[in-house]
Amino acid sequence: MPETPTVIEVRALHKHFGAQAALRDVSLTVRQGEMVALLGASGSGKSTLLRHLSGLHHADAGSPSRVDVLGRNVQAGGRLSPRVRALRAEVATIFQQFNLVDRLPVMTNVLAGALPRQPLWRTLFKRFPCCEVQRAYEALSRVGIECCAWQRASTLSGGQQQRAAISRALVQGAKVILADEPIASLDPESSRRVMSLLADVNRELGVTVLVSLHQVDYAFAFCPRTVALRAGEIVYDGPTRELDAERLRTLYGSQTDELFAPGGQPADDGRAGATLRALSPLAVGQAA
Ligand SMILES: Nc1ncnc2c1ncn2[C@@H]1O[C@H](COP(=O)(O)OP(=O)(O)OP(=O)(O)O)[C@@H](O)[C@H]1O
Repeated sequence: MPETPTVIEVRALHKHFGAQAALRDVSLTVRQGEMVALLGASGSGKSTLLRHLSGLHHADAGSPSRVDVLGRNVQAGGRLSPRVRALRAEVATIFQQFNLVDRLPVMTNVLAGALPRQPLWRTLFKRFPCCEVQRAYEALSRVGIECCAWQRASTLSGGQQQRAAISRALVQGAKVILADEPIASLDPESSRRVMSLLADVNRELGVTVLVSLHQVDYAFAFCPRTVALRAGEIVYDGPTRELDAERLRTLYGSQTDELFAPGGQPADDGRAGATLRALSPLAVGQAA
């Protein structure tokens, strides 16, 4: 049987900010259709890694670093590929905040996902064909906020803004979603909803999702695989279900508490994320 294609390939990624090493020799392979959590305490390098994947950062000049996404080179040896803009049309990035242009309607923000497919005059005048508007409505319905389509983006709650960002990724037709702490500023219910939507998009549409998270509870509930970073190094890459509390303590020491949602301490069986696990689409598999 043929192997599932590789979607993200990172080799020997090194990044310094001044004297400080933010990523040290990071190598990672993500295959099509995976939903992977990038876990780590604050400052461990999650955002920096994601930004290298979309070409928003380049690695240390002269390093052996190489990043390929969807079979195309993003950067090598600290130099960005000239074709990185074209690649971004197929890769959606969802940030913790500032995903939307506040003063524009939600619909316009979501239609921004269709911009790469439009001729220049349409992008200048923000005139989109009916089929794109229809597509945007469907995407907004999928995430349950079609009623907000014509509101200004600034009037949405944090959770609704993240759902609009997911809609934009759907309109974009992204094959990969890179979500950088998409739930960091949300309440638990909104967090669960946003993670569920990402999981649905992954499962039903086959979109590969790499999502950075502070909290292992959500990784446990929604991501079969976790890549854990500490001080710029990958310290774990494997099934999330094998990340029990003891292992996390060994990996993170005094930073471990940061990795649990408030009140979300390890279960009696030592595994993390007890509360969310009960709500999780992965719960059945993990209980086995
Ligand atoms: N633009 C920058 N200039 C200087 N240092 C930076 C820059 N971006 C990141 N760093 C440093 O690189 C390290 C990794 O930061 P990064 O933001 O990737 O971590 P993180 O795991 O995403 O943290 P958080 O969860 O707090 O967002 C940190 O020590 C940070 O201070």
